[in-house]
Amino acid sequence: MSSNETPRGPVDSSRIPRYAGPATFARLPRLDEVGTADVAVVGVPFDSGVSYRPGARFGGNAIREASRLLRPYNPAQDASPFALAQVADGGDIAVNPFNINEAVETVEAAADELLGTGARLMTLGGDHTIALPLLRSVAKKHGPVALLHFDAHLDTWDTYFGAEYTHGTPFRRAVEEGILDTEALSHVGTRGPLYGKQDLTDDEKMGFGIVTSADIYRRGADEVADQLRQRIGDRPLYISIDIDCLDPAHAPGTGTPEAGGMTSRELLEILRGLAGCNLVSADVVEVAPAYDHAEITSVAASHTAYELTTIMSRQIAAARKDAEAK
Ligand SMILES: N=C(N)NCCCC(=O)O
Ligand SMILES: [Zn+2]
Ligand SMILES: [Zn+2]
Repeated sequence: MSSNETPRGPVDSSRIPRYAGPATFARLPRLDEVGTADVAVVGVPFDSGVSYRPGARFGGNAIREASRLLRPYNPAQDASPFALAQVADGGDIAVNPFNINEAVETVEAAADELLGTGARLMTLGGDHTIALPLLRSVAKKHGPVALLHFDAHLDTWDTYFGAEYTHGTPFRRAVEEGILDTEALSHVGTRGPLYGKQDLTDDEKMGFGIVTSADIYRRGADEVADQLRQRIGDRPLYISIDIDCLDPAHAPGTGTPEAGGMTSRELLEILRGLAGCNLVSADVVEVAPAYDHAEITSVAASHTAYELTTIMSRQIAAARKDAEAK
């Protein structure tokens, strides 16, 4: 059962300074303070799957710290996400940093448990490896899901050094496992050098469409969002956001930066244009704070998670209203 309690919402920043106390996402209550939530925000401190700079294990907490400045009303979506639904911070999923297979299993089991309570998941931090167990868990509940994958990279490569579970391979594994709805898969923000042209051929065979970073620049966020929304329809949707979808100027704190990316404004606008989609869970990954400056990356990531949470809360509230009317 998801939460029927009145949403608790964030700590009042006019009474308790927003920089005081331990950080939860957006200063929301902890999950153990409210029992159950409609949206559970969880961190995954894991970066053993990276191919270049490490550090995304610290991403979740950096995003929480940067999220202290978020405010309760989201004018861009005309909604107060934390009043429409119970959103709470479920803390971190503690995973084994020395055994990737075990870490993947732990994330899946923890996600099963949270989704089993009726919550949707807003996952923060970690490297992109964790999208695979999160998608497995979501697909157990909803069947194969539509996927919007915001990233500079395809992440549909096969193996690295023989390893199947890495941050460059989660979506190939997910396609192989049949947990994605291959009618509605898109990469958004793709750019940068590849290993060969075959990378694109393989990716297309798996069913992915690509909206490159240059497409977004040329066509604009609204048109791109419209196109994506049409492709998704009312399918259950998972959004996975690798913060390196942003240009390094907008997100320097990440492990595999690529020049020529979208701005944080473009990303936020595309997400706002996806309001109304049946967003069942989402992640924001690859925030590596050691390479960040002045919290540029974690601020962008916190606003990204805020827009995603707003989409979920609005939908939860609308579904509740529909159910009451019946
Ligand atoms: N940042 C993510 N998720 N993947 C990048 C993999 C790029 C590479 O090692 O070639
Ligand atoms: Zn990436
Ligand atoms: Zn990625």
